[in-house]
Amino acid sequence: MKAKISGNIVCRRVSAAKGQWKEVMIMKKAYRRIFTIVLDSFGVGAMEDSPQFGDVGVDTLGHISESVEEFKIPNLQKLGLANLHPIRQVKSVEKPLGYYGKLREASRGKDTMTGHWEMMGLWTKKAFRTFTEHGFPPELIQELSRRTGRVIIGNKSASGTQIIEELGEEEIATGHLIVYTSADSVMQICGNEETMGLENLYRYCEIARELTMKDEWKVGRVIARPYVGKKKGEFRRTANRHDYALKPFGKTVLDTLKEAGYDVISVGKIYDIFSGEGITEFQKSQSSVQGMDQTIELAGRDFHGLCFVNLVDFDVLWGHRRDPVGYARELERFDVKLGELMQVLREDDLLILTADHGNDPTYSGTDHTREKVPFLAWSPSMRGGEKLAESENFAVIGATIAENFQVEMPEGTIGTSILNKLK
Ligand SMILES: O=P(O)(O)O[C@H]1O[C@H](CO)[C@@H](O)[C@H]1O
Ligand SMILES: [Mn+2]
Ligand SMILES: [Mn+2]
Repeated sequence: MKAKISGNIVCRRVSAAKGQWKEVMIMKKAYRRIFTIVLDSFGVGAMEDSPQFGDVGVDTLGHISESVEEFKIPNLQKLGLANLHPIRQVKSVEKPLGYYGKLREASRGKDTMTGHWEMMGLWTKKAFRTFTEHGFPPELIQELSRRTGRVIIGNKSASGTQIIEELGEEEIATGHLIVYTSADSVMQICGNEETMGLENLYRYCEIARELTMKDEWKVGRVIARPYVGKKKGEFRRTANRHDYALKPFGKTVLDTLKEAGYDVISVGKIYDIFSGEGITEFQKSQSSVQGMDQTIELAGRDFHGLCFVNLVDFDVLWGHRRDPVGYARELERFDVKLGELMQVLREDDLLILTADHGNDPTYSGTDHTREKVPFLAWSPSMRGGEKLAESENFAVIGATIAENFQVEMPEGTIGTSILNKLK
């Protein structure tokens, strides 16, 4: 059966009597609102090329389920998550409510920006530079030190919570500046809120952002990492983290939606990830549960367009910290909120759940893992769903959104819409 869509009319070829085909026109109602929720780092198994990224046999969802006794995610189950990927404690369902499939990442990378940008059509062919092996080059460090007036310490690849344990007391005593990186293209700068002050930390990060705009030093993000506490064992990072990201390297679906007059509402980190480009309104979140509450509240409001949500706790609190039990509990909390959201969504709403990369909490190290991500789509207007073919990129999401709202995919972007598959 073939279908072409133009405007809201679907032209479908159906088989008629005597082996003939006839074309029928069906009115397809466009969704008025699309909620796209990114469960940050919720991978569903290794990509074929994962070993090239140092990731062998990684599987965020699978290994979480193997690490816990109980795992209650009834709403994700109803949407078909256990049909998509076997889960020890959760049975697959005979009639999933929604459509489910896996998305592969076309871009060279496994970081947040690459993943989200690809969802909205951008194919990152050349990976952002990383500084994992030797830290940042001495010339950059000297320049940062000169401009901030502080000695730089750390300058290596590290886990954010471990490095403040290691160097926090030194920073407080001497006023030195802790700089570290990871397998992502990031320069992270720590600052004790009580002794350095947030304003100073943000100022240093702005300087770092300026310096790292240079081609050979270009990092995807500079991140301010404020923390509180006076001594080892007491240090705790605060929610005043701030990301200074590069702007997307091309136009995304968010831009075309905004230009066409639709609402593009960001919840959580989306605004930072796109440097505000293509966003009409934003709300930051203190936690993933709060992010879901904000989304539920937005669902009670009338808007026309996209609500794009990032829930980062899965990644920051559990994935990077290699805590599969914590990750499972976060998924359970999410599932409760998902149930509440599903209750308030309307017939002409579409919900898409996905992820931006993996972060297998049982894998070695503390970095992201190169994985496929889930795609779950549901609307109260659907009468059951089915399995979708694996998609070769995340941009299927942006393309589907663009087609729904009848806006162009910007030039140079990738992605094929599957709107006509969602019935
Ligand atoms: O170990 P922490 O500081 O949480 O850092 C993690 O957070 C960064 C940004 O999400 C990642 O690049 C990873 O390094
Ligand atoms: Mn991420
Ligand atoms: Mn991360």
